[in-house]
Amino acid sequence: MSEAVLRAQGLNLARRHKSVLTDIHLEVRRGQIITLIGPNGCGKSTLIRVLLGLEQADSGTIERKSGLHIGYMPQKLSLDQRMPLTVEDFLRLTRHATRADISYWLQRLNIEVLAPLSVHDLSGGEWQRVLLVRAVLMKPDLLVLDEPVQGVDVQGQMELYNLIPQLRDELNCAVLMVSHDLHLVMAATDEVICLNGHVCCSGHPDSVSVDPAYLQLFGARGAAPIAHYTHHHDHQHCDHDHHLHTGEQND
Ligand SMILES: Nc1ncnc2c1ncn2[C@@H]1O[C@H](COP(=O)(O)OP(=O)(O)OP(=O)(O)O)[C@@H](O)[C@H]1O
Repeated sequence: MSEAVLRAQGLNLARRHKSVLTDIHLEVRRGQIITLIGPNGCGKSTLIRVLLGLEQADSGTIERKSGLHIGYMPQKLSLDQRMPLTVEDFLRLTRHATRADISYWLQRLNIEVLAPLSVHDLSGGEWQRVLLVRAVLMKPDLLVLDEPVQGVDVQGQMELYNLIPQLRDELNCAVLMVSHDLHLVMAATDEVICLNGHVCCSGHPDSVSVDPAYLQLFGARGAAPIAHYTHHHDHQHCDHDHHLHTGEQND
């Protein structure tokens, strides 16, 4: 079994007399992709911030691998509008990031054209990708992505989720991410933790998607596999991309 990069036990946190996190146990191992899922306000971002040490839990313990490098893509990062800053300059602020690394990752994420643009002129989806580049530039052991696809169009969402297992392999890291939609992330995750202040259920996405606790939380919408598409490749392509066995869309 691969090494644990992060282990949390018995985390509790209350804000203004309201319990936000209750008895959370969680372990993240190198090579694993874990997705936190749950409705608005269920504590996902708070848990992430506690795990990263940005907020303090009231009780419980967190063990991090010694020398752990974390690449964090926050849900929001607003910059002072008055500060002129290109994408490249912004990425240069990442500790230890070389020009070569920046150029490599901009190309790898297909956004090299954004390098000279002002960070203030980017669309929501472009900004998300820049934040992802910033996170991977940390050469992380643990990549933490808080709603990585928000503001990204549907095609871009699938591309980003397809990219995450590739990044995990290339960086040999663990991935902990937050998502609202289990079906979108099903193919890109090994384990799902369904949160509603406490852990309602957890496990392989296939088992969580039929777990009564998950269905109670997400209702009929959660049960419908809206965007989970498994491609059964039952044809071959020839020179002219003509299907020898038809009946499926192009791929
Ligand atoms: N500083 C604070 N003071 C009071 N309440 C807080 C504070 N921080 C968070 N909360 C509350 O804790 C709960 C969890 O918030 P959190 O942002 O972690 O939820 P989330 O699951 O990430 O939500 P979303 O899906 O909408 O991003 C919310 O009800 C929020 O109002």
